[in-house]
Amino acid sequence: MKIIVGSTNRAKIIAVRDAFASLGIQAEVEGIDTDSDVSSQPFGDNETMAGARNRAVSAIKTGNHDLAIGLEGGVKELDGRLYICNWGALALPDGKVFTAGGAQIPLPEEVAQPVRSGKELGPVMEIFTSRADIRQTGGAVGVFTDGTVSRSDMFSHVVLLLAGQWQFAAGNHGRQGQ
Ligand SMILES: O=P(O)(O)OP(=O)(O)OP(=O)(O)OC[C@H]1O[C@@H](n2cnc3c(O)ncnc32)[C@H](O)[C@@H]1O
Ligand SMILES: [Mg+2]
Repeated sequence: MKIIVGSTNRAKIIAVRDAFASLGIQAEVEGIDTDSDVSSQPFGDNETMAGARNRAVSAIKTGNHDLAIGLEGGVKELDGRLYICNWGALALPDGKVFTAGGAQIPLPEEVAQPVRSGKELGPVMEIFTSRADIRQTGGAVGVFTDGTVSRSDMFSHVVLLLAGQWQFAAGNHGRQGQ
């Protein structure tokens, strides 16, 4: 099957490839830059989920794919801390959209402060780690879990939650209860 991802970020594309491969689904996965139609640093679950949905809906409109995946990283305030939050959406050519949330972990204050005052997490993480392009590799989640869960591992779990819902809706309940 043909899958389009609403991003050219490597971590997101690898996440989609890994998730479908682990389900035993043969997929040709391609990425395209789409507009998330939300801020480049989404704040809160609502805006982050909207970004994921907009990416998926926009990507499926390019035609010629069986499904589209949108993945979005954001931040949210919770219990006095700034958490990363992550959302995904799977869009079908018939207009159906499935959504799923991903991992959330708190950011250290040193990173949270500049993000609260308007900086994007990606560049702040590059300064914090002195490493370039962290958002395409392990990501903030990789750094603050000591490499235990990378950004693509984390998004891969979101994609499994999406693919599972899509299979359930299609009546393919072979894995139910496992
Ligand atoms: O090309 P796209 O798909 O936009 O990839 P992106 O890395 O910008 O991903 P998002 O737009 O979904 O992420 C929103 C913002 O949060 C940043 N971000 C989110 N999660 C991150 C992570 O784990 N590590 C570093 N930056 C992250 C990212 O750089 C953006 O500024
Ligand atoms: Mg972005």
